Amino acid sequence: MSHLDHTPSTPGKFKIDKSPYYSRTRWHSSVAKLTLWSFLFVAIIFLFFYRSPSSSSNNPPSSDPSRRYLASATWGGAAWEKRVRTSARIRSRNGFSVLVTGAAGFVGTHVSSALKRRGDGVLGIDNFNDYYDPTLKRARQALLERSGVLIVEGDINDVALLKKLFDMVPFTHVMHLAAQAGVRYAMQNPGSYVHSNIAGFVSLLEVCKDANPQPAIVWASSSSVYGLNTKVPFSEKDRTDQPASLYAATKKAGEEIAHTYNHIYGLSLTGLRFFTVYGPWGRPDMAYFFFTKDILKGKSIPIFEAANHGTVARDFTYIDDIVKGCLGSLDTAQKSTGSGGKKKGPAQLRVFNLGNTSPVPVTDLVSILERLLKVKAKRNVMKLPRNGDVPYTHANISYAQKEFRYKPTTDLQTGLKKFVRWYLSYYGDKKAAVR
Ligand SMILES: O=C(O)[C@H]1O[C@H](OP(=O)(O)OP(=O)(O)OC[C@H]2O[C@@H](n3ccc(=O)[nH]c3=O)[C@H](O)[C@@H]2O)[C@H](O)[C@@H](O)[C@@H]1O
Repeated sequence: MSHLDHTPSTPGKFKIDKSPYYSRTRWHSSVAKLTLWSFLFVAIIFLFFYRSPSSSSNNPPSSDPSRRYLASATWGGAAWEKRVRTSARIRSRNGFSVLVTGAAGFVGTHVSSALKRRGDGVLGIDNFNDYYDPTLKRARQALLERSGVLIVEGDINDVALLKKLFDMVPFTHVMHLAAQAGVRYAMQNPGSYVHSNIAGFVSLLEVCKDANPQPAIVWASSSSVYGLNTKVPFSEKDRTDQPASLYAATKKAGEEIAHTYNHIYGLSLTGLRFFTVYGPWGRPDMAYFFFTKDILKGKSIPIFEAANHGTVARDFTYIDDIVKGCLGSLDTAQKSTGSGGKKKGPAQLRVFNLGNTSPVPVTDLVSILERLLKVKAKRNVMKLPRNGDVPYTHANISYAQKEFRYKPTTDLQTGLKKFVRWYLSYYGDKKAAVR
């Protein structure tokens, strides 16, 4: 047996003299094994990405640690299509067919349910990420399912899925509420804000502009776009070029992106600047929610104060008032003017403040919770950290008032009472509520 017999065809990469025990048989079997394993590896990767039409893009890019989806969702098939169509079917005269993104979210659930109640067709989409407890999102999903609203599990970055939905249903409107929310979390996980609030919004608009008919779009911006603005109350005409957090910056970017798609493609777009929305089925990352939990637990709560012991206050807005604002916006949204990616004429472009118009100091919010819960809070007053928070918000709502008679009717005391009642019933009892 010559040395050459053991030498592979790419000399220099395999040095036989360093492997004296290497026999021809072992070499051949290793090559065979290597080929087999390589084939299996490629096959597994292939299966992973192409197993279902959605799985390729439902899952986040691995470079984005933010998106912690619990399962790779699947969609498609005759039964699934039937459920989609049934959910989106209009049941009232002149009703809409609305795609609600972020339907398992706080505002998304309430808006979907209100639309369904009045006879509109509603289809939800949500990626059920675990930014906060996904069991709460699943409970909201179950609630909606009981009223006939299906939530498709998927990400708004999944263009193939969105296209499929538009192929099946000629949506008249999109209520776009899917977003990475939260002001302070943006410092921990900036990528998730870019992923959902910018890339996701663009994916959605790309599909909407190609749709025929193009839907009218109403979407959630934020009061945070006013950033360091000091002129109060905040009016839509005030400057919004000084965001104090990346969250605010991505919402502001959304407003500019909306302008572009309106300008180029004739999409009808309405942005809603929500002011600190609260209520039953709310978001556990928000202060009123985790203050309730921590007060019941006997844990101290951090209460921020502005410079020189200044008051930090919010124009807290009750969820039912926000729902009225969302429906008013949908009802007054004009049709998009383009079709199949081509603009045919100028289209509507609006931005509304949806607030309560009566800011309340955070210390008063805590006092109301103490009375409702009948527990004294352990207050830990501290300087407002430099984490994106602004000291004060106050909405001027005259534009929404003029356009669709927007008029909030729930004060903080009344709204928190409803929240606490829900909180205690949802978590069973006080003991379960603090776990
Ligand atoms: O209005 C909005 O657009 C925004 O409202 C809320 O943001 P924020 O007003 O900061 O609501 P919370 O996080 O619930 O904070 C409420 C108040 O409690 C204060 N706070 C918060 C957390 C804390 O530990 N202590 C504390 O005093 C905050 O400074 C703020 O004044 C939402 O979280 C955002 O998603 C939304 O876009």
